[in-house]
Amino acid sequence: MCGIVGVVSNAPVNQLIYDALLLLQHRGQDAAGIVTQQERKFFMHKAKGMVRDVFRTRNMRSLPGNCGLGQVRYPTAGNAFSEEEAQPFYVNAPFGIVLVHNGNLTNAHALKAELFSNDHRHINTDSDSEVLLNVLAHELGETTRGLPLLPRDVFAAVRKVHQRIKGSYAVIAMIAGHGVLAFRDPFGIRPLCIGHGEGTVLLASESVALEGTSHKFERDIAPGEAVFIDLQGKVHAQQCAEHPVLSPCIFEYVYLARPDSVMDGISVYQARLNLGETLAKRVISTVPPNEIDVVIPIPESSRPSAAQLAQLLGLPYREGFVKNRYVGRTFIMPGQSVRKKSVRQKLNVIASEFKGRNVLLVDDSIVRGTTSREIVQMAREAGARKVYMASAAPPVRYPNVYGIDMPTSEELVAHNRTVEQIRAIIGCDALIYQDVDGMKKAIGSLNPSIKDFDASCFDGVYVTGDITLEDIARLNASRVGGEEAGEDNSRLALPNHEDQA
Ligand SMILES: O=P(O)(O)OC[C@H]1O[C@H](OP(=O)(O)OP(=O)(O)O)[C@H](O)[C@@H]1O
Ligand SMILES: NC(=O)CC[C@H](N)C(=O)O
Ligand SMILES: [Mg+2]
Repeated sequence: MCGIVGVVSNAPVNQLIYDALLLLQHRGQDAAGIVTQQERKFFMHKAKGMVRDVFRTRNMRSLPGNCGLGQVRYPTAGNAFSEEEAQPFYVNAPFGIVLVHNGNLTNAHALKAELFSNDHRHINTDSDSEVLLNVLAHELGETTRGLPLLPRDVFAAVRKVHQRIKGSYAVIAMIAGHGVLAFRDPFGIRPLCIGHGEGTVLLASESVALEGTSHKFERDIAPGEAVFIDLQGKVHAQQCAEHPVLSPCIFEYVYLARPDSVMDGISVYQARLNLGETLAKRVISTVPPNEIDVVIPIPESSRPSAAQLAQLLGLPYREGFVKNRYVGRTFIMPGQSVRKKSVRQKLNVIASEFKGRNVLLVDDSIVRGTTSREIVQMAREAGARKVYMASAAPPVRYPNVYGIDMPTSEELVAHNRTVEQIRAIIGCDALIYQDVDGMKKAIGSLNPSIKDFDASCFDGVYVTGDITLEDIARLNASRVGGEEAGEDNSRLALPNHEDQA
């Protein structure tokens, strides 16, 4: 996942984009970038690092103009170490286009070859987002019938783009001298919403970026829909996909998004409370509540679920781990050794909450098991008698190809393992997982118009319907950086529903 922002205003936008990116920082901590436009000229600054470190006052001063884009990156394709792959991306023709992307194209490899041989376009990085920009640029060039560029030409180009690209994409692009274009893939896998402020139209990955900058949330962009905001701030919108079906990524609600965001009509916070409620029922059937002294969340994301679970079981809810707020999110850090080291740097115990007690630790999800393993050990070292562990999400068993950094099955602690085997690895006395149906109902009940979610990392069902073992291997092989890069693709395994414990 990444965080993206786009804005058209009647006043300078550099500070607004910066503020919105800070509010989306939890979606990507690897690189950040802003581009603005003044009199058809683009001004861009992007680099590796967090927003606060990438933009100094001098960089902000050289970002003039009343419209622009921003991105915080969490790499899922290409080179995690490359500054070149920080976004936005730029092409000079037609018109001059810059683009930011959240998601992952599953056919980037084939498109790259096609762009070279058929469209005679050069791609200079390993990023799928650069491929996406060039497909858009090519189709815009083909559909444009003269100047000025009209919204209908832009929408015709997006229709073509939908036909060529596969995977997940929430995109915001700026076309020099014309305006800002946004579109979402036909399944709406990654989020995107629009809102208004005084003289300003703002697009962002999450509603928190609108609210936090004093903008009024208006609506989510529909799956397959494109929105074009001209330089006068007029919004044009059109459905550009043939068969749009909203199937948003369920992991956004479990972990990725901020709890104060509302996405596709579902409050992330309420979703996490509901997950805690259904998890409580599963805990009762495994460990009698009278054998648990206290419920302790693993900060940050698990807090709402843990609090709700404790209340339902009539158990005390206590803080047993203190988070160092200056350490980033460990799951989204590239490279396993960095993640491991970060757990103890990030979380420290309050020993008195553990001494002589049977504790139930609650996390939102267990991915590689790095956090749970360390945490269980820390609880024991602090004197806990029994350490039970509960996860508000089901076992993460399959690679994600839609923009979350879980490229191989092998690195997932739950892949091809029973719950008992996972428990033994984590080292806890009992392990309780949510089940897939329970998770879908807990979240889906908050917006019954959503018929299904992309829950591929839990159930191995890929909503775009076209993912093969070769695709997964190729996506993984195309990644450079982090320790995942050197992994042996032969260890990948296709979804096998029999391995569910
Ligand atoms: O099984 P693992 O591979 O260790 O990953 C799972 C952990 O990573 C995430 O926390 P993170 O530290 O990223 O962010 P948070 O502070 O929002 O919980 C998540 O909330 C789990 O605690
Ligand atoms: N997580 C994302 O959305 C990543 C966007 C894009 N695939 C990149 O790697 O830069
Ligand atoms: Mg966590």
